Amino acid sequence: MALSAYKTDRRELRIHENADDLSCDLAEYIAELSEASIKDRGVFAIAMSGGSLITLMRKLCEAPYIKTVDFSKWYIFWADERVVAKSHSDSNYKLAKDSLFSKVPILHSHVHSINDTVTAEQAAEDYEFVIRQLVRTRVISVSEVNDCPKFDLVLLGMGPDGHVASLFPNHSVLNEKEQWVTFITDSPKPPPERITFTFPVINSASNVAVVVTGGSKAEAAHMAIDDIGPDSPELPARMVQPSEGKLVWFLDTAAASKLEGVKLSE
Ligand SMILES: O=C(O)[C@H](O)[C@@H](O)[C@H](O)[C@H](O)COP(=O)(O)O
Repeated sequence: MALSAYKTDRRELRIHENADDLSCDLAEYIAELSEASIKDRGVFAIAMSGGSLITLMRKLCEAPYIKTVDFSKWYIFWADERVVAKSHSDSNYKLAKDSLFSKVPILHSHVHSINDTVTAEQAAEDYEFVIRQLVRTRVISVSEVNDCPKFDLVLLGMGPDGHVASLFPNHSVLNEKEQWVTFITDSPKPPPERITFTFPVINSASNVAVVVTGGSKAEAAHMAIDDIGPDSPELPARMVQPSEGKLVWFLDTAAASKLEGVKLSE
């Protein structure tokens, strides 16, 4: 289905000619993981970012997925969220609710949005507390390597500067090892206050997908994916390296245009 697909044991690149093809493949990928996880654990714990990723997930609301996916077993989390009211147009929760959750039979009690009535610091603390409770009850499984939550799937977008979730280049939170969820108040991408999963949590997931479209992200995709040697900068997207799980990059041809060794003309 992908125009080009490159696969190693732990990492896969799926490159598509356009956003529509990418959307179809993304829906198929998520539906397959959902089925496998529900069969294995009875639930599907999925964490997502904001931005264009949410629009690219739109095919999940259509046939066949609207009928074949057991959305009642889904538990939804945010890999990062802007600290604004849930009704605000900047809210990742609002974006996902308006374009996805209001259209599929997800249970309201399974949707874990942040506390939007407190400071960013408190919201991060509260969110980590919620995740700890759900790890205890095994809604989210746990990594045997580091006791971190092991989400069935973490879905990320990437900015032109190579940020993922709300983990921006050169920020001290890139090296956070203890906390599962942290906060920033100086995001270079507005709005400034955000909470975000830390790398130990992202990299403990069973599956991580990074979904990237557009030529403005081609250079960052090259820096994140290609083997650029030991002097490579500490690019957040390059730090997405699941310790045991699988990583899939979904790219359109524009975003993949600077990747080495990728032939896009066939
Ligand atoms: O809330 C956010 O801003 C995000 O979660 C952020 O990490 C986003 O996913 C990327 O900036 C890509 O966004 P676009 O795909 O819209 O460019």
